Amino acid sequence: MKFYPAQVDAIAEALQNIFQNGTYADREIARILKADKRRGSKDRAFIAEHTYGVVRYYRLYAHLAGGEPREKSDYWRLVGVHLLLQGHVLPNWREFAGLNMADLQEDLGAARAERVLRESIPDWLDELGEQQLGADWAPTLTALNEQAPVVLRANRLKASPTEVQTALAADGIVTELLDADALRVTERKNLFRTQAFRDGLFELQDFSSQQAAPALEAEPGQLVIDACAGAGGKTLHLAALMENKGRLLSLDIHGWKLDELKRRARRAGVTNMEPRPITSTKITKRLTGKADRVLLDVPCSGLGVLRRNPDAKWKLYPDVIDRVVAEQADILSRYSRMVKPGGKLVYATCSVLPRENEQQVAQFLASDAGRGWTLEYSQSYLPQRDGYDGFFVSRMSLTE
Ligand SMILES: C[S@@+](CC[C@H](N)C(=O)[O-])C[C@H]1O[C@@H](n2cnc3c(N)ncnc32)[C@H](O)[C@@H]1O
Repeated sequence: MKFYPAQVDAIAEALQNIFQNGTYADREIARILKADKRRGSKDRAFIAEHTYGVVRYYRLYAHLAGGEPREKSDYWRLVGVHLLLQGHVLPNWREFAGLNMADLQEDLGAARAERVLRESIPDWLDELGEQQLGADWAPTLTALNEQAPVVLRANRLKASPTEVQTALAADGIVTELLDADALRVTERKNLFRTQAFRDGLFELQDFSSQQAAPALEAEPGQLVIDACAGAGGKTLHLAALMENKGRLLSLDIHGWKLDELKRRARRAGVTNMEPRPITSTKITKRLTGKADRVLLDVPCSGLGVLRRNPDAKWKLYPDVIDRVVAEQADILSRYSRMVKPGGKLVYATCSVLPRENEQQVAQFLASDAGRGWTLEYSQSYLPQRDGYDGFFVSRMSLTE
């Protein structure tokens, strides 16, 4: 394979910004790609793939390259290590001087014997994972370093899964039907450029994440609240399950996320959704005892979706997890009050930590706020066992 200095330089620049300026990998890659519009699709894919590749194994590569990178030239060397370990032959460039597979092999065996290096994870996070998940942690960690499958959700407001399959086949995109409305794409292609996407026939949504909205058992005609709606992945699914009938209130503390949701809802043909930014506690207090169903897709550590956002492991700290756990408990206790007697609540996260999942729900049920609530269903998803993102869904009902 032929490499170009401009490609490696773009990756090194992205990495330096991610690791030294704290930018998010997805935004940084988008910025770099936007900065030079002359790049072709192969070039763009190369930059994105290999930036993520280095982010995923940053600790291992920094160890093999001889230490934490500081200058842009050090990030070039991380890219060099990555390309060598991917089986490529490095071009004879000054920036890669001294990097060769024979030398890497010498250190690789010892490095791979240590899980924190092999899987590239901060020590504290490895300890926390082990303490929380026991024997499940090691295979979870390995699976979280693999490339995520691409899964779609057919938008039933516009098309059945087989109709989506046919529409995508016309664009040369092959899919296989999974369960319910889910389809898996068998070969990576740019789905956003397809007519089927522009027409709102499907959304990109991981299979695990597709379990949250159906778990709520929302029915057409009900008042349903998606209280942490964000850009609306679950709202769009709920609207489809409600067949656009009834009221669907989508709340979030960040109004700009709801703006994105409005755009997506228009494309998806959703007509029963009302976005409502949470500008004060009055917004949720006014809804006390009103909703048939409430979905709490709460903010979380994101440890279940490291395959998609590998930089999260470098941006998390113990106090960030403590803060997020406290926020989840607060959201559960306050927002559960919006459910009316006889109604239901789903609590979901994209984390694999019991602290954010089962333990959080158990604490809620044992608290004053949890009086009258019964746990109906609880399921955690692990990537190595279930094949998709790490995720957690639980449903509770309130007595009449
Ligand atoms: C996991 S994300 C939601 C993803 C979204 N449900 C989806 O499917 O695309 C959690 C969301 O909770 C929002 N959030 C954080 N604190 C909140 C709070 N106190 N009340 C409501 N939303 C909150 C965040 O802005 C974020 O959009």
